Amino acid sequence: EDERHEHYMRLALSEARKSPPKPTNFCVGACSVASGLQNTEGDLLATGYTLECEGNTHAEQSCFIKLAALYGCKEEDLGEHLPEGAVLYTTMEPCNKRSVGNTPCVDRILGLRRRDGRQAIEKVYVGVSEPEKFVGVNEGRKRLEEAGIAVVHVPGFEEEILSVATAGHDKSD
Ligand SMILES: Nc1nc(=O)c(N)c(NC[C@H](O)[C@H](O)[C@H](O)COP(=O)(O)O)[nH]1
Ligand SMILES: [Zn+2]
Repeated sequence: EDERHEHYMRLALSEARKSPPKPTNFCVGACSVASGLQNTEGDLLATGYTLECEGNTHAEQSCFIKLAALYGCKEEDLGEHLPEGAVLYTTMEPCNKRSVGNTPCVDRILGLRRRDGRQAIEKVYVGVSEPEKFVGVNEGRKRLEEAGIAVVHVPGFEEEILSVATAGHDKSD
């Protein structure tokens, strides 16, 4: 079980490395996986990294944009198309506050619901909490858990994740 989470967190980290470093955000990687299947690999559905898709996109957001393309639906209807047991791995916990005009990823995740109202993303696996550099304390975890979405920390990658995430920041920051 743990080695599967490590496998996907490592994949998310490899995606984060592709993100162009910037001083105004973090380089993050994410991947969505269908975990309802019995085999150990599960099914990789999509990956994403910060700024991968057009605009000021977050890793999780890029993942959802690519999933919507995969299923030929609008991002807001994605919840009806994701397979049972869909989960999200992200190197940094989903944001709960963004610069003006951008929907936080916690709201994007909460918006993914099945026809019967259940959350389509059942669990979010995170490598690190969000450092308080840009938006102070990230209250997103609580909102996800209140909606019944488990937020699970995958330990062991913190240092690598943070060094990739802050590649665009001045060392003195
Ligand atoms: N989970 C997560 N995935 C990302 O892809 C990403 N870039 C962040 N970063 C969080 C950070 O707080 C915001 O990136 C800055 O606050 C700038 O906010 P904008 O992105 O410009 O809205 N967090
Ligand atoms: Zn975000």
